[in-house]
Amino acid sequence: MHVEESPLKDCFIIKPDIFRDKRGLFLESYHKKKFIELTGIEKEFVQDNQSISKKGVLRGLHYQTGELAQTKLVRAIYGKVLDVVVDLRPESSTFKQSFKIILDDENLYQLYIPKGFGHGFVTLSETSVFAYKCDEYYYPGYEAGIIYNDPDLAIDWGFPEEDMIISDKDLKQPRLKEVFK
Ligand SMILES: Cc1cn([C@H]2C[C@H](O)[C@@H](COP(=O)(O)OP(=O)(O)O[C@H]3O[C@@H](C)C(=O)[C@@H](O)[C@H]3O)O2)c(=O)[nH]c1=O
Repeated sequence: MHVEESPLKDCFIIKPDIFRDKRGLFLESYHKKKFIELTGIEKEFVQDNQSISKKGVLRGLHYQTGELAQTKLVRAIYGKVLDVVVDLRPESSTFKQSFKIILDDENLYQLYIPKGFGHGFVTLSETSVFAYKCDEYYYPGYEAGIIYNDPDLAIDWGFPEEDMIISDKDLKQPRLKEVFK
């Protein structure tokens, strides 16, 4: 397993050691001690989530506000997604910048997303199974989001917009400039 920096401050990619043989493959998806050694970050992850999405499903861009902000360690365990993060920390040198990466069941990369980032992904394969660890519980009253197609972010989701499947909640998310005035 090794760690690669992303262009966004405090956000990094974890590339696991994958042991392939005639049966399939094996990897350690989380190893607390190695994670701390490699990153210097000691986290207690308290909630594991899993979602299954059809092709074209876009979830995001989401975050939890204030003291209930979540650090996330995300991966696609089946299928392929384009994962997108946006630094929403006004004090950060990469504030308002976005980063995107393919996460799939071939590379099996994980993305470490610090607190204060918006996060979303679109499923590029027929189906995806997406799994992630969070260091804070889900609090519905503290959910927040930014609209996925905000012109100020101009994210190329790599998928035709007319074929996207998006929740009513996510279609009504505000623009970045409405949230950070
Ligand atoms: C996120 C979440 C949702 N739910 C419920 C609320 C709702 O009824 C149902 C679906 O919720 P959502 O539509 O918000 O699910 P989804 O759009 O998949 O939300 C997720 O999107 C990705 C991009 C993230 O980064 C996550 O943190 C999370 O916000 O599941 C929980 O019970 N616990 C949770 O932790």
